[in-house]
Amino acid sequence: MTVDRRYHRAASVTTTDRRQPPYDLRVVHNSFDGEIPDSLFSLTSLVRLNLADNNFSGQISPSFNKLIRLGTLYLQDNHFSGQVPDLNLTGLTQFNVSNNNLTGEIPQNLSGKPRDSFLGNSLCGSPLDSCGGENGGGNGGGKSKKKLSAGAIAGIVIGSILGLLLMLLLLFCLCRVCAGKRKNSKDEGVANVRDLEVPPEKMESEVKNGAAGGSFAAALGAKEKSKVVVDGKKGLVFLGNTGWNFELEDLLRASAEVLGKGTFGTAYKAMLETGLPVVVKRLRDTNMGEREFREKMEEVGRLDHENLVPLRAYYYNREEKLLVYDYLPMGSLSALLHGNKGGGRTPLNWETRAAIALGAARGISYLHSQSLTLSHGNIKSSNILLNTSYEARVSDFCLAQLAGPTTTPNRVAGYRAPEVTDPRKVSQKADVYSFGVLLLELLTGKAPTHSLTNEEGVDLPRWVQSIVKEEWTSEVFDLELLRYQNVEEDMVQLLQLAVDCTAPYPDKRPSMAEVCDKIEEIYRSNVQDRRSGDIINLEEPQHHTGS
Ligand SMILES: Nc1ncnc2c1ncn2[C@@H]1O[C@H](COP(=O)(O)OP(=O)(O)OP(=O)(O)O)[C@@H](O)[C@H]1O
Repeated sequence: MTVDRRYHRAASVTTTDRRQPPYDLRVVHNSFDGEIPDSLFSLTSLVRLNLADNNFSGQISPSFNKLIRLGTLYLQDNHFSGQVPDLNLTGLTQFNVSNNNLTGEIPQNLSGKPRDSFLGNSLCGSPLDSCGGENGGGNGGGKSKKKLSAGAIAGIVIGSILGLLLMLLLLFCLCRVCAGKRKNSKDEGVANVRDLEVPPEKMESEVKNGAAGGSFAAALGAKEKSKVVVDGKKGLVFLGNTGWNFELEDLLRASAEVLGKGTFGTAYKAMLETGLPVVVKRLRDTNMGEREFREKMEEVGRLDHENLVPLRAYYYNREEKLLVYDYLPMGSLSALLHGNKGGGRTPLNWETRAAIALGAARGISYLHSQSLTLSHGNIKSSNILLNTSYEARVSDFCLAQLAGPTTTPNRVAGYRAPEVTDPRKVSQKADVYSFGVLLLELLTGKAPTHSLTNEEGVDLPRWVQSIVKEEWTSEVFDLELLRYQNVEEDMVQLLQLAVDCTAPYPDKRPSMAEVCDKIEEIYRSNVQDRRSGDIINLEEPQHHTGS
C-alpha cells in the first residue's frame, strides 16, 4: 500500500464536491508512524490538515509552504524532531506543534502564534522565552533545556576554574597537615617536637675526651651534626618511686662528662642544676621496636634489690634511647682492682672483697629468683659498682637483648661462658660462669681476657686450672691478699667456688642461690675470725681511690 492510499483511506475527507480535491485532511488518532510522505505536499488545496496525536517522526518539512491555502496545521503530540521550519503561509491561523521533540528557535513568521502551540518541546524564542533563558513555560516537563548565553557560559567556566583551584588548594593544605601529622607520629606521635640547637664549637670544646662541664645536650650532639631531637611531651619515663622530678630538658641542660663506652653505648655522668648527679646511658643501635622497648624498660624498672643499681628512668624516641641510673661515686670494681696501678691506690682487703662478692651474688641471685628465664647477661667487674660504704651494686642487668648488631662482644669475651654463641641469649648458668670469672678476678687481681681496653688480660679459668691446687695460695692469689693471715682457707674456698662456677658444662655449675649460700658461709666464718680479733681493724671503713 502506498502512503497516499493510506492517507486517502484513513483521512476523513471533508468536501462537498467529490470532484474537488480534499481541503480537510484528518488522520485518525494513533494510526500513522514514520515520516510524512512528500506526496502529501501535492495536496495543494488543503485548508485544514490535522495529523495530531499520531506517531509521526522526522523533521517537519519546509514543504508545508507548498500548501498555500492551509489555514489549520495541527502537528502536536507526535515525535517530530529538528527545528520548526519557517512557514510563510499567510492564511495559517491555527497552528500547533506542541509536545514533540522540536529544538531551536521559533521562526519569526510563527512568533505570533500562541505559546501553547509550542510547549512541550525544546524551543526558544518568541512567543516562548528568549533563547539563552528558560523556555517551555512551567509545563515543559523533562523536554525543556537551557540555552546559555555566552556571558553565562563564560561565568560558569570561570566559576568552575576558580572552584577547581580552591579544591586543589584545600587538597594541598590537607596533604600538608597529614604529612605533618605523619612526621610527628614518626617522632613518637607527639606534637611539640623540636630540635635543641647546640653550637658545634661549643660541643667540641666542652665534651672533648669526656671533660666535665659540657652540657649533656652537647655531649649527645657531639658526634651528630648539631641537633638532638627532643620530644617535649613524651619525655622521660620514671620507673618506680624515685622521688625524682626533672624533665628531659633539665637533663639536657645538665653538665655532663663521659664515663666510658660500654657494650650498649656510652655512659655519661650528668650533674643536674639541682645538684643531683645521675648516670645516663645512651644506647647504640638498638633494634627493638618502641612497644617492646618500653615493655622491657618497665620490666627492668620493676627489679628492686639493695644490691642492684635500679633503672630510674628511660627515654625513647626513634633516634635516641636513654637510660637513667643513680650515680655511684666510688665507681666500679674494675676500676678499684685494675685502676691506678702506678700508685696512690689503697689495696682492697680480703673482707671488702668477700663483702663485694657476697653483695654481687645476692643481687644476681635476686634476679634469677624473679623468673627462670631472667638473667643478667653481662656480669663483669665494670658492672659491679660500689657505694660509699663499698657495698656492691650490680648494674646493667637484663639489657642483653637491647644489644644491637654493632656491639663489641670482645669486651665481655673473658666472662662469657663457652656455650654462649649469641650474647643476646644468655642463660642463668651462663651468668654463673661469668660470676665465677668475676670471683677469680677478685681473688687473683688479674683482669680477664679483653676486659680492659689496653691490656690483654688472662683466660682466668684456664690459668687457674693450670696451676696445681697445692700451689694455689702462693701462685694464684693477688699479692695484696697474701698479707692477711688466717683467711687463706676462706680464700681457697672462694677460689674453689669460682672454679665450680666456671665449669665448662653448664649443668656442672651450681645455681646462683647455692653460690650465694656458699659465699655467705665463707663470709660468716670471716666475720667470726674478725671477732676473734686476729686480723686487721675492720671497724673503720677503708678508703680506696678508684680511678
Ligand atoms: N651508675 C654508675 N655510677 C658510676 N659509674 C658508672 C655507672 N654506670 C656505669 N658506670 C661506669 O661508666 C663506665 C661505662 O659504663 P658502661 O656500663 O657504659 O660500660 P661498661 O660497664 O664498660 O660495659 P657494658 O656496657 O658492657 O656494661 C664504666 O666504667 C662503668 O663502671
